[in-house]
Amino acid sequence: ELFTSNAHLQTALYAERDIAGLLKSYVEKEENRLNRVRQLAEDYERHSNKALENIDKYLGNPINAFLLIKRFTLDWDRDVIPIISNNTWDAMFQEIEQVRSDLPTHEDLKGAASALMRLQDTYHLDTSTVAHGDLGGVVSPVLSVEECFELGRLSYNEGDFYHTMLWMEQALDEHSKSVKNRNINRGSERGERESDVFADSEDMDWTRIEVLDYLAFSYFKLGDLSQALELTNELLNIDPNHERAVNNKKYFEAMLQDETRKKRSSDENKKPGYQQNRDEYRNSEEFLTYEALCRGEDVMPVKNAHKLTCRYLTNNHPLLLLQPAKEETVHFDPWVVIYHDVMSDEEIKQIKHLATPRLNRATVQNAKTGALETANYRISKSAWLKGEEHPVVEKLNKRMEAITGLDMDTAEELQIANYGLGGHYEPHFDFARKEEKDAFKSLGTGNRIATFLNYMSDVEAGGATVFPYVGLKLFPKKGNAAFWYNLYRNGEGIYNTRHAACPVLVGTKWVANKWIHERGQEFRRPCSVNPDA
Ligand SMILES: O=C(O)CCC(=O)C(=O)O
Ligand SMILES: [Fe+2]
Repeated sequence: ELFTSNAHLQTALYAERDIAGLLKSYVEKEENRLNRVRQLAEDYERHSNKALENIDKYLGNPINAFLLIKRFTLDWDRDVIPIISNNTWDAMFQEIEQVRSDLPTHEDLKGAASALMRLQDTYHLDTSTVAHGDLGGVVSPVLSVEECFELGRLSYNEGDFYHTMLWMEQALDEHSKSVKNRNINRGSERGERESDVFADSEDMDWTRIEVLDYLAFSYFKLGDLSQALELTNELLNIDPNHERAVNNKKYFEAMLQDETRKKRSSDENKKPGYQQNRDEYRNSEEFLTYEALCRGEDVMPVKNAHKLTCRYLTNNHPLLLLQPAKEETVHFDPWVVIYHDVMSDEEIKQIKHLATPRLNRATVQNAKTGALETANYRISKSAWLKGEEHPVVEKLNKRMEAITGLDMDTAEELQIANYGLGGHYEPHFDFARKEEKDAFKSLGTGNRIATFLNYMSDVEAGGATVFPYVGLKLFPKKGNAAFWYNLYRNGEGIYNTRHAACPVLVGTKWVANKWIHERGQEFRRPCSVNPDA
């Protein structure tokens, strides 16, 4: 089971606490046992010392002889074996194994590393800045040489040589610095700890060799042969007999001399079809705009920005007369509004709990992975009574109905998403295109006419909702909601509503999404042949 969200990763924290408890009680049991083993040893020692003082006299007494024999038969089996045979470890190991399913796996590690790489790309994060504990201005742990190396190696295993290069360079830099520091310190320690220092520096050479090996190869893969050769030479300076490096050196030198072969090899290095399409999309204008918006850049002027307004909205609805909705228009075409303070903290707490009923332990039921690194939950009507909404959901439905004037009975069930590490949702339409005729057929309620997106958390950094075609960006604020129509009155899709959820850089993002459908809106939002009406 993969750890797809921060809410889910929480179980790993509980598991870690359990393991700490297990290990401590293990140590306590072992300490008791070892004390008894020590006592036993002392007992034997005392006894034998005494007996050995005068062996003949001791063994000459038949009672002594009898007791000696008893000691190593009856007493041994009954008292000694249980103490010296150690099954405490096995018992503890079994208990730890039971916690295993609550712990992340190597699959998760791969996912976490590639999420970090995505964040680095989207938010233009400098490798050394991240490694030194600055995540876009937010303080994070400093990464050691070994940790940078592992990030490089995980990228390497994914065939991502660009990020391999970045993180191995970082590992190499930090390694050089620590060698320098060590040499300075060594000057003052010379003499006393010579052998220690020697062992350590061998260790350090070994690290450097490994880093150089990966780094040279990723430069080669990236097409920078001279850099690959230079690093290989550096490696050979440390270890002239490194077999792969010796061979690579010959190979790189020959390639550098032969331009035609160099060309051919870059063809050989062509990525498989999927990876290439993926790379092409990541370089597309849409994707680059999406990423720029995520970083908070203004990619194009917002049309009629000076006319954007706020207003209190009652719709003459009893629910809103006492507490009007606070509507802020943030875009005209397409029309996008923010409603302020739609959900209270208490309601948010309850909805999160409904979505993730057994989050605190083991399996999260009905959690399925939708977009990457995101756990999606649907609050089904039977979450409460069969066929009925939970009161807190019902209340929210009524409020959304009062605000939008749209019928919520034909809407989809409330969809909750918890975005975790790098969790995001790439540009998409919420409505079904003409060519996707059957998309919502089974629902029998027509296309998704509108989206009501409730933000259930603040996000420390990242996690905006952005509209790349019109340059609009919305930053989540707990309790606020975004609302827009996906369809014109004539049922045609509004293509400029294409939008995306930016990767979460720091924090956790929770949203509750309500997709409202066409059916039921005939009198609430009458159709028109004029699409602009
Ligand atoms: O989470 C967001 O900001 C947008 C989510 C979204 O677009 C969707 O779930 O369809
Ligand atoms: Fe969406």
